[in-house]
Amino acid sequence: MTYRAGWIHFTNVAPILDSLVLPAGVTAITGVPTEMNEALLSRRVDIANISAVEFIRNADQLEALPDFSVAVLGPVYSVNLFHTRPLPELRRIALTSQSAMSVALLEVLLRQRGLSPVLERAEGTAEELLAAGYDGVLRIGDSALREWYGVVGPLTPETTMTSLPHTARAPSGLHITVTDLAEEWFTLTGHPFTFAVWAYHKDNPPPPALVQAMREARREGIGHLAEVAGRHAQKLGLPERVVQHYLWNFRYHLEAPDRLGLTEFAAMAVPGHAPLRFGPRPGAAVTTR
Ligand SMILES: C=C(O[C@@H]1C=C(C(=O)O)C=C[C@H]1O)C(=O)O
Repeated sequence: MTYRAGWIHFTNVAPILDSLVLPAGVTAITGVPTEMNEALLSRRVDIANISAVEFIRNADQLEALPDFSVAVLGPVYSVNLFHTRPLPELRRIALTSQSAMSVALLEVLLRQRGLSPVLERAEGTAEELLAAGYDGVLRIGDSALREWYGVVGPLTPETTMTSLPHTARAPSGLHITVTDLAEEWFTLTGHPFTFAVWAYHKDNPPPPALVQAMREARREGIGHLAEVAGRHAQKLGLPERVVQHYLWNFRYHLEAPDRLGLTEFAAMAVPGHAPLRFGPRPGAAVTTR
């Protein structure tokens, strides 16, 4: 029988997916987070890297691989609230329909500050939506990374990703502030933020050969990060330095601090959720080439 995988194929997963050789009997489709969340929950796929909040909401049915995550400690650069007034004055925020996780994170962060702007789904670039009358726009993934750089870039020999400003005059003439939600989470909690986990239904775990292939692909990707970044910088139309820093910054192993961030977020966003369950840890055996 075929085992079906569903991959969110944003650049941040390239260090795992680019070198992945699917074992015999495994097929894969790709899509944006909300599509993969739905595909897993409706069992159109058997495993997917999904928005961590959907894993939490469906913890009674799902289990996650114990050592795979898309997480960061501090800024992520691609989960951004673009806004034209200070956060406490925001009245209407446009949300992306691609994301479940960033919406849940934004809701937690707004609640912590006692803010309750209107949140509504709307498509378009941040600049288009801000020009159309929204005072905040939430965007994720590759386009959010590009739009962030379009507002606060360019990098010069004297600057680094972390020294770029948060507010700048965009090409449209609007003064835009970019609030990085993972950085806000870090300020609030001091923990990493875990955006995605690799989840499957408890009764249908992945074949060990697939998990082994994923671990090998990740080792290959992280071991050749400059090459991965170089390829994707071209596709994204961004400087290699930007994509290298962006990828190097991710935490892909769901380590103890990433789980702590995940459980802390779960308690805030989905009170009363079922216990989070993870598959067996990889054995001590290390493969060498
Ligand atoms: C950091 C990101 O993580 C992704 C964001 C997700 C979401 O917002 O639902 C889901 C999976 C992650 O891989 C990003 O794509 O910018």
